[in-house]
Amino acid sequence: MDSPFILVNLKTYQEGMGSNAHRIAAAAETVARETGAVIGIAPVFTEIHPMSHHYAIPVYAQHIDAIAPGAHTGHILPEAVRSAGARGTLINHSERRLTLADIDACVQAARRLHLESVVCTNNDATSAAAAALRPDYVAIEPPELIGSGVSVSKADPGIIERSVNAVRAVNPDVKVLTGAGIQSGECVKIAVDLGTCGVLLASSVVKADDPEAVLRDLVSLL
Ligand SMILES: O=C[C@H](O)COP(=O)(O)O
Repeated sequence: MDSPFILVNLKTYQEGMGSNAHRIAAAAETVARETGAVIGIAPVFTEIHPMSHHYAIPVYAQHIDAIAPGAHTGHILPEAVRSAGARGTLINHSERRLTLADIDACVQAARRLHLESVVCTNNDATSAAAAALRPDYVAIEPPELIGSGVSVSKADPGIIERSVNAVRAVNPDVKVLTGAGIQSGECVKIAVDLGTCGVLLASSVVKADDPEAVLRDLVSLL
C-alpha cells in the first residue's frame, strides 16, 4: 500500500494565513521528508502559488468552480489553480457545498487538467454517489464533528467503514479519506485500519502552538 495521505486544510483560519501558513508548510515538508509520509496542504487561493513553489509538498486548492475560461467574475478557474502549481483540489467541502451537477463538472474539469480531485461527502450514501463520478478521492466527513475536537475515528468509526464499503462497491479505484476532529496518530491509525488511505484535517494542526509536533504525532503509528 502507498504511504497514507495526510491532507491539511488551512481553511480561512487566521492561524492558517501569513507567516503561520508558511510555518505549517515548512513543518509538513520536514515531517514528510523525515518519515516518508505524504503530507499535503490546502491553503487559501493566494497562497497556492508561493507554497507550491517554495515547498516540496503537494498543494491543493480548497475549491474550484465548474467554469471554462471566459466571462466569469469572482470565480475560481480550474486552469488558474493548475497554473498556480496545485496538485489537486477539494470539491464540495462541507463549508463549500455544490450541486451534484457542479460536483460532476468539477471532477471532469480536474481530470481534464490533471488535477487530483478530492470530493468531500457527509455520509455513506453521498460517498457512493460521489464515487460514481470517478474522482481520485472521496473524503467522508460528518459535518457535526468538523472542528469539534471530537474525532470521527473514535466517535463514529461506523460511518468510515460504511463509506469505504459503499465507495468500493461503486468504484474500487476511488480512494477514501476521512476527516473531522482528527488530532492524533491513533485517530489516523483507526482510519487507515478501517480501509481509508488517509485523513483530511484542519484545526488540530492549524490552531496548534507547535504544528510540527502534531504532524509528527499524526504519522507516528503508520
Ligand atoms: O477539511 C477539513 C475538515 O473539515 C476537518 O476539519 P477539522 O480537522 O478542524 O475537524
